[in-house]
Amino acid sequence: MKTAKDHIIFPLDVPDPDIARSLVTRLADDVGMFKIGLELFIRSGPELVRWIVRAGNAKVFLDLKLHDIPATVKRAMAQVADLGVYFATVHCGESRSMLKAAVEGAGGRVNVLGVTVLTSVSAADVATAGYRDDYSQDVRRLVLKKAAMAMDAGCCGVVCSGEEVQSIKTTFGPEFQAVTPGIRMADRSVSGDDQARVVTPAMAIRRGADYLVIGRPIRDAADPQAAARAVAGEIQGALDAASPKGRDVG
Ligand SMILES: O=C(O)c1cc(=O)[nH]c(=O)n1[C@@H]1O[C@H](COP(=O)(O)O)[C@@H](O)[C@H]1O
Repeated sequence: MKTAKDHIIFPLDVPDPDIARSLVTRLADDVGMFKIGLELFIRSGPELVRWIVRAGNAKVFLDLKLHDIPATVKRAMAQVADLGVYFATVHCGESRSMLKAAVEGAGGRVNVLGVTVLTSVSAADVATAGYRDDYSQDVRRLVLKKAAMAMDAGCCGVVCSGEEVQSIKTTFGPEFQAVTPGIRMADRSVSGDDQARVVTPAMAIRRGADYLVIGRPIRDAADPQAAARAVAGEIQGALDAASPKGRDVG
C-alpha cells in the first residue's frame, strides 16, 4: 500500500554529488523516490546512481530522456538497466521504433517511461513547432497521441503534466503509470520559473497522478524536510477525500 510520501519523486537537481548525498540523507524518510537528471549524471556518473540505489530506502529514477536512433537508444537503455534503477525515461519523439528499442534495451529490468510533451512547453510553443491547430489549441491531444505510442511500444507509463493526467488515466487505464512534474504549491511561486503547465499536489492526485515530481518547491525551501512533509500532507488530504470509485477533476 502506497503512503503519501511514496507519491513524491524528488529530483536531485544540484551540481555537486556531496550536496546530492546530503539531500538523500535528509529526505529519505520524506520522499519515495530520488530522480537523477542530466546535470548530476554528467557530473557524477553511474557511481552516484549506485550509491543512492545502495543507500536503500527510496527508489531511484534515472532521467536521461533518451532520444536517438533506435539502435543507440536500445544500447543506452541496456546500460541504464544495469544500474538497478526503478524508472528511466525516453522521449516519445516521432518514432514508435525508438520507444520499442528503449523497452527492448530495458529487458524488463527497469520501468521505461515515455516523456510526452515537457511541462515547460506551452500551447504557443507547440504552434511554433509547426504542429496542427488541433494540437496547439489543445496540448492534451498531442500528449494523448504520444502516450498511445508509448503504450503500444510497451512503456510502463508516461511523464505528462497535471493538465493531461486525467485523460491519460481515462484513456489508458489505471495500470499505465502517470508521472507528473510541474507541481507548484498554491501559495508560493518559484523564482524564474520555466514551467508552463502546472498544478498543485492535491490537483495532481485528484486527477489520478501516480507520482509527482516536485523539485524547487522542496529544494529551495528554507527547510526542505518540512516542505516535503507539507507536500505529503496535501497528498494525504487529497487521497482521503478521493472517492473509492475514482478521483475527479479539481
Ligand atoms: O522527466 C521529467 O522529470 C520532467 C519532465 C517534464 O515534462 N517536466 C519536468 O519538469 N521534468 C523534470 O521535473 C523536475 C521539475 O523540477 P521543478 O520544476 O523544480 O519542480 C526537473 O527535474 C525536470 O527535469
